[in-house]
Amino acid sequence: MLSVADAYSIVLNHPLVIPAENSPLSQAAGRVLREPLIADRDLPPFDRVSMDGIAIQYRAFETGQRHFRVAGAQFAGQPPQTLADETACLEVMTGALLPLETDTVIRYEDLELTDGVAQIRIETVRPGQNIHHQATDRKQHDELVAAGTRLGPPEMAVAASVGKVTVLVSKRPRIALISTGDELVDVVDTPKPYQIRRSNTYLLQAVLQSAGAETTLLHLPDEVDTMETALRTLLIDYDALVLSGGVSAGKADFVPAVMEKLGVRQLFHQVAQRPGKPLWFGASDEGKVVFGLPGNPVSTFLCAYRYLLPWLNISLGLPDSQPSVARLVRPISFAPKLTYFLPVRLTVSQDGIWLAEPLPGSGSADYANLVQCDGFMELPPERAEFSEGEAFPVLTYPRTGGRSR
Ligand SMILES: Nc1nc2c(c(=O)[nH]1)N[C@H]1C(S)=C(S)[C@@H](COP(=O)(O)OP(=O)(O)OC[C@H]3O[C@@H](n4cnc5c(N)ncnc54)[C@H](O)[C@@H]3O)O[C@H]1N2
Ligand code: MOO
Ligand SMILES: [Mg+2]
Repeated sequence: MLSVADAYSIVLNHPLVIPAENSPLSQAAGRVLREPLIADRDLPPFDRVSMDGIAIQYRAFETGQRHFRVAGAQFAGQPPQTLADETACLEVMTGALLPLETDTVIRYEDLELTDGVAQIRIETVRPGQNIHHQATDRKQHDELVAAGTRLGPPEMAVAASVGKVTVLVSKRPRIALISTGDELVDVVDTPKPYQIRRSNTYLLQAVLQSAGAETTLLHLPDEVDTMETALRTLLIDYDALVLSGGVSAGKADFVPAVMEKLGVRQLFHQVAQRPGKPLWFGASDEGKVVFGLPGNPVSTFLCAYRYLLPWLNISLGLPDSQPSVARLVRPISFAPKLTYFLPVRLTVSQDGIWLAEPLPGSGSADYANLVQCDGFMELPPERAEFSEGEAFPVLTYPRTGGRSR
């Protein structure tokens, strides 16, 4: 059976080809840049006063002068003033341009200001102090953010500061999230005793939407002709299909057969892993990609995080990311020759080491357990015993609101 690493590399070798589009900056947070952000001016663009106080000529202080007549004030947003009299000073505010003929700023806290005269009350003054000099941070024409970066808070600030009214970003791919199964009813419905409400597509939407996909939630019954007709149209209308359920060995698991009928080439079926062993992956000659995720919710989630999300990120133009590493706080046994993705809760030790507490739950249908966890620890297939203190990769999922203990 295919290893996790081999399945992963097949998935990453079939990215979507996603065009770029211009987005207004105000709507671009979270999108992936397709152009570099270049400094249109030096950063900072002028010698910027960094403390409220007075600006002087250091020479005057050096010769022993401690009393300076206040000749005026330079506020932020004003064009430059000039200190005409070297023995005087100008009051200056944080963010103001440093007045011409001054080179040093003394904070108000280090002064006594009386009757229009500032007396310096400190012994040590460094020439050029409290000034954020032009081009200290970056120079004009420097690349500030590389193409292929997701626009997070710092990148948004950089984009605004260099005057990007619109930014070139990857278009949001259109992905259909399709649950399958006759036992599944809508969230608004009251399930009969032998039915359940469908939850996987909502889980998938939460994974993909924040990553930058445009998602639509759909449902199909376990009926070959209905599935075939609907999926034929969906393959035309969407860039990718993500199905949940119907990929295992049951008499109503029709996804692989229907995909074959529709001409979607199977690239693999089954991976040596738990959960998620029946994972199915395929692509059409037109470049459409299909994920057949196993229906058990923990399997759906694991496969979404381990394969689908990295595939979306690569398609959008992001680099592949590295997993975190944590130490087991308890030994764990797992005998099958499969990569075991163990649900874990993470904490940080006093000396800054990530610690993983195994919370295996009752199996791959126990989605309520995931609420208590922060990620999956990836335990290799060739071993059955894993000791306390051993470190393994952990695939963390974001806990935007935090988790109650
Ligand atoms: N004889 C075998 N049986 C099974 C095998 C196997 O290898 N041989 N694999 C097991 C594994 S592992 C998994 S995982 C499941 C995968 O099953 P399917 O992908 O075929 O999914 P379904 O049969 O449609 O459903 C499985 C399970 O998940 C529930 N489900 C499905 N969709 C949703 C949804 N949208 N929301 C909530 N829950 C959902 C469904 O009700 C079933 O309970 O197969 C094992 N069997
Ligand atoms: O993926 Mo299955 O969930 O291993 O149970
Ligand atoms: Mg099944």
